Amino acid sequence: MSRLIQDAYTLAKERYAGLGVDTDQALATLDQISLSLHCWQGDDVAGFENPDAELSGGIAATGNYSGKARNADELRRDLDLAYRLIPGTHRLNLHAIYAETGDQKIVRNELQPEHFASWIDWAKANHHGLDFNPTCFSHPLSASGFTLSSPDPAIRQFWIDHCIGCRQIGASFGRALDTPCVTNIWIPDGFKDTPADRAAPRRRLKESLDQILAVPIDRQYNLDAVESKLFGLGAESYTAGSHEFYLGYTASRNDVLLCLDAGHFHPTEMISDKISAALLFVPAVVLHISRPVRWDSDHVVTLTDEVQAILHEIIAGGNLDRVHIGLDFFDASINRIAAWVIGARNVMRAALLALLEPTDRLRSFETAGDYTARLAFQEELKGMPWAAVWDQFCVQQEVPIGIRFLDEVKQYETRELSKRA
Ligand SMILES: C[C@H](O)[C@H](O)[C@@H](O)C(=O)CO
Ligand SMILES: [Mn+2]
Repeated sequence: MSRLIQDAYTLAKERYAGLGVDTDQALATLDQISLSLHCWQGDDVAGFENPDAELSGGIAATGNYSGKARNADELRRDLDLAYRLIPGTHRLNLHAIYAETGDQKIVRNELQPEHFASWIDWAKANHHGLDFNPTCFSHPLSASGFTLSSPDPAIRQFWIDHCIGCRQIGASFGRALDTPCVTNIWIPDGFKDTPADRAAPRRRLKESLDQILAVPIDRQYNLDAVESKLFGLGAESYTAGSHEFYLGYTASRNDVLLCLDAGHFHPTEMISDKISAALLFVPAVVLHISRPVRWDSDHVVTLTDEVQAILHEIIAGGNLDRVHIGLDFFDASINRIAAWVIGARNVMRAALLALLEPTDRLRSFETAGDYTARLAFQEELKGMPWAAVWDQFCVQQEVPIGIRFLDEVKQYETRELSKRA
């Protein structure tokens, strides 16, 4: 088999060389790309604070596939397998509800770095950077539907303190792992029906963010990000943290990253077209790559035109150092480890497709006004033997080639997941 892979790669390399593309260089660059895998795919966004509590905040994980992680050790074991099946070295994106507090109940605004000590040890041992998120949902103080934009000052203060604490926890990750942690704030705040006052919650949200970010934290260790959303379940008519709100907020400050979630816009509105615009005005962009399907923003990532376009914007645009690529989906109807692996491998495959593009050539057609040649080449590229280059990457990275990753997932399911109640 490896002989066949090698032969196919040699032929592919020759074909791409004919277009002026160096496949070895493409693979070397692909090796440098690190995705931030979201921990919450592993347990349907339950966390360990109160795993039986209902998921709130206008998000939902549907399905009841067996074997979800019930504690941090199981989640880490599941992640270990996922990382072994995804080529490259990748990060983990944690949420505050994944703190390990033993028998103690720690309220969210009192969480400390020590409650994530095992995550840090594990990340260090396995060369994963860590990213982080305050959890502003699934909590009695978010039950009104409002957190940082709440009209109740006590509720607002609770979430402000939680977000400040999370930034400090993020900085502790960055210090321990020698790679800055992106701490991303997403809040569910919104109205089911038409608001009488659209401005007041946004004014309060701005004030809350200003207070959260007024606490100085070294950007060498922690980078702040904010994530918009068009609507959520039960917040269909209005969200305080809309795209325009956060685009304006991040552009006006220049020290906060803009998080674009592919599932948080109108169904035909694509984030791929927002990256080049946003990067002219904000220091960096964080992506939550997801797949929206009708009302749901969080299906497993497939190799869609949009995912290819997103990676194209990052790579052909020369923006790899200013875009933090994260994943965000939660599917409880299929094997959760396979969900991670399928989604992450697809993002890496889209990255490879972008790396195998003769960008300079396409741009010179465009500059010359030769849109015919541009289109002809773009379409021709779709039939190039990129899958042979991908297989070679998997060989180099010592991960299963093709569908073989599924055998390992199935074996693990029999050995481990099937024993979970
Ligand atoms: C669980 C996450 O905070 C969540 O997915 C957020 O990033 C989001 O996208 C909410 O719709
Ligand atoms: Mn998201």
